[in-house]
Amino acid sequence: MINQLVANIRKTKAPIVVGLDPMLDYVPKHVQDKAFQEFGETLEGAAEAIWQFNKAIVDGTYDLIPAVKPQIAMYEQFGLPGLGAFKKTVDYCKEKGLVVIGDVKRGDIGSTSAAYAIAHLGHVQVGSKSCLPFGEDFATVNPYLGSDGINPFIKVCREEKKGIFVLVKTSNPSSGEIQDQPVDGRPLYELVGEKVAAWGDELMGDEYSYVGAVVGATYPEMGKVLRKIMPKAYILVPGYGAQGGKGKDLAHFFNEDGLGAIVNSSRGIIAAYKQEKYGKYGEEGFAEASRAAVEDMAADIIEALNLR
Ligand SMILES: O=c1ccn([C@@H]2O[C@H](COP(=O)(O)O)[C@@H](O)[C@H]2O)c(=O)[nH]1
Repeated sequence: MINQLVANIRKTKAPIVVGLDPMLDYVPKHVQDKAFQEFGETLEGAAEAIWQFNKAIVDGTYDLIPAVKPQIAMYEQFGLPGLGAFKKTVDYCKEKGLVVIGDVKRGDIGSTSAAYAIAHLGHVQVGSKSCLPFGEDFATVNPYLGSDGINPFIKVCREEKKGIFVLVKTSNPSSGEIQDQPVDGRPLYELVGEKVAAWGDELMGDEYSYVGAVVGATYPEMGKVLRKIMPKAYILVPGYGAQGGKGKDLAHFFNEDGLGAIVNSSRGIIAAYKQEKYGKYGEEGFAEASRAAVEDMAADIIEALNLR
């Protein structure tokens, strides 16, 4: 899948990920009304609304982008129907040729991590049948439990040719409370970056490793250091747009080959129609507004790469 991700990025010339984080508040009223007429103001109604919203955004953007990143929390809040919408979204995006990064942030003791890895990247054996649970291409993984939590994911990645993005330096304001703490005189995120590089050496694709890293756009200097520590790791970069990250901050997350990083924006794309800049599209044109926001984001990042 890392090879597919690189191929999709080369084809679209857009190292970006659309984050499918559908809060009900972002779903235009006409989409909500239709879903509620059919299913009532229920979890099923909410799940239908977010699925229809996602489908329209994917239809409006899939030819411009290499990948999507559905954030599972946004679906889990609607219980089992919400998880159904997550699965429908994953399947639909894959039908459209997109690489799907499940932002699930899993990781536990070994036996439990093994089940998480199967749930999101693998197949589960049911009697004589091998069944596909959620079927994403990549999953985000929390490294706090160390190799016990990561190795089961690496095993499934090897079997299924899937990948992971390990949280190294997250984009949120308080990430430094733990991730920046010095260990032997160096910040913890650097040590985690070294672990990612070592885990990744065991599982290489053609150019990049199946083991990538999450590093926030909001910490560009740290991104520069981490790029050097993990030269073969793809970096998934959240924090662009709504959290303040800009294209000009991101050039050092990329390698000299123009590859090596993929930048996520969720609210900035899926709720673009609410921004003044894209106001002309109105609620009815929400998917066109998302398309315009994708085009602007891709241009912003390509410009930053060309300027360095
Ligand atoms: O360090 C991290 C890791 C993950 N995220 C996730 O990315 C998106 C960001 O959404 P925006 O609307 O573009 O801010 C969201 O799903 C987060 O859970 C992150 O922001 N930072």
